[in-house]
Amino acid sequence: MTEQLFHIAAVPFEAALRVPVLPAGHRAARLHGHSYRARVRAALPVGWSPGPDGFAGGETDALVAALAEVVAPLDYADLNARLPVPTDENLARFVHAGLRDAGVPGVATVGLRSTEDTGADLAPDGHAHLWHRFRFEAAHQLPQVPAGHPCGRMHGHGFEVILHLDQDLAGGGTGPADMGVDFDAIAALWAPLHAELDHACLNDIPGLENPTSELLCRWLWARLKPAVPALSWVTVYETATAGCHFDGAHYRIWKELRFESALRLEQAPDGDRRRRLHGHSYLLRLHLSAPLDEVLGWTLDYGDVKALFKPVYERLDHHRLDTLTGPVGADPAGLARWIREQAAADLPWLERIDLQQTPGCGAVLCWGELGPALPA
Ligand SMILES: Nc1nc2c(c(=O)[nH]1)N=C([C@H](O)[C@H](O)COP(=O)(O)OP(=O)(O)OP(=O)(O)O)CN2
Repeated sequence: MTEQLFHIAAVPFEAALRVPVLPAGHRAARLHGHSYRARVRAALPVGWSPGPDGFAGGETDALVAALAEVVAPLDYADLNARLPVPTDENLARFVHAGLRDAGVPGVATVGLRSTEDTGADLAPDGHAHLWHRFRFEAAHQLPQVPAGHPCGRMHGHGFEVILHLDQDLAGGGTGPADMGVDFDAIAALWAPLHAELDHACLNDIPGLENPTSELLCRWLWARLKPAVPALSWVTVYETATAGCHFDGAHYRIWKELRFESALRLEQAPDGDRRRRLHGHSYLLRLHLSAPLDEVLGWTLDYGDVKALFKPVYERLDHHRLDTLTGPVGADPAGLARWIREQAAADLPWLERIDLQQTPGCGAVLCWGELGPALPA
């Protein structure tokens, strides 16, 4: 598959609202507030900027600036004064229209997150990806791992699950729908599963005798999909840094790593702070796709992914990135390409790299299926 590069940006805002289309008595019909986060994923031409100061490598910051400008009128505002029905879906449309008016090219999705655990991402064709995150605390042990593997011992996790729903909200001539499935309806679907999984030992649950992330995703999919045709992915975070997505056919896992590094962007215009030596706390998410090993119950061991990536990681962490990649490659897109090249031989299952230089802002390099976005 051909390589796709997206720049990503995320900007927070605080706002008050009422959602008048909800049934009488619904708590969100009352005046309330959220700490929102808007995000955008865009395939930008090299050097794109909303102003005259664009340069190769400055695209992520340019996208952040454009998004911040669009979102500014929503910050500390009464959203109903701007939008009669300020659902996440309509706010995402508002941001989408603002980015279009600002001339941001290549916008692929615009996302709006009203809480830590709920949000909507919209594609330009009106397709909505709604997501809701849940948590449960459980014990497990992986009975098939090789002797001595730590996951063979009884241990536990604060698991997180994201249910993703894909809905066509374009309206087919009747005008776009204000909202997709109510997040409360998704929570109601989750409630019986939570009762079964929370404070349990997963190995004792029929069907979860080998409770890897992959098999837990598959188990959840089988339980939910018949009742929820719009379900598009189930995501399980086994730890804060690793997890799996399943769409009924394909398993995709990811492993996150953080590194602390310095850089200088020499190609930035005179006087630009990015010409100075500076640094970031990076978040790197490696996405891999491989068939399920039916005996082990996983695709690839998260621990193996980390170990195989270690030689590349050691060249990134606590180093100066522009001396590693060359000055033009030290921006998020250049770094993601460098990482792809360096990791290809040892991690042939790698198919997407997310690299964030600040929370939610950076680049996504993808040469397989894009898969669902994780909360920014
Ligand atoms: N593909 C899978 N790999 C692994 C699974 C799994 O379900 N699917 N499970 C485990 C273990 O249960 C383990 O607890 C979690 O793995 P890992 O990310 O290696 O754990 P750490 O948090 O200790 O990782 P660090 O990044 O080193 O802190 C193993 N693999």
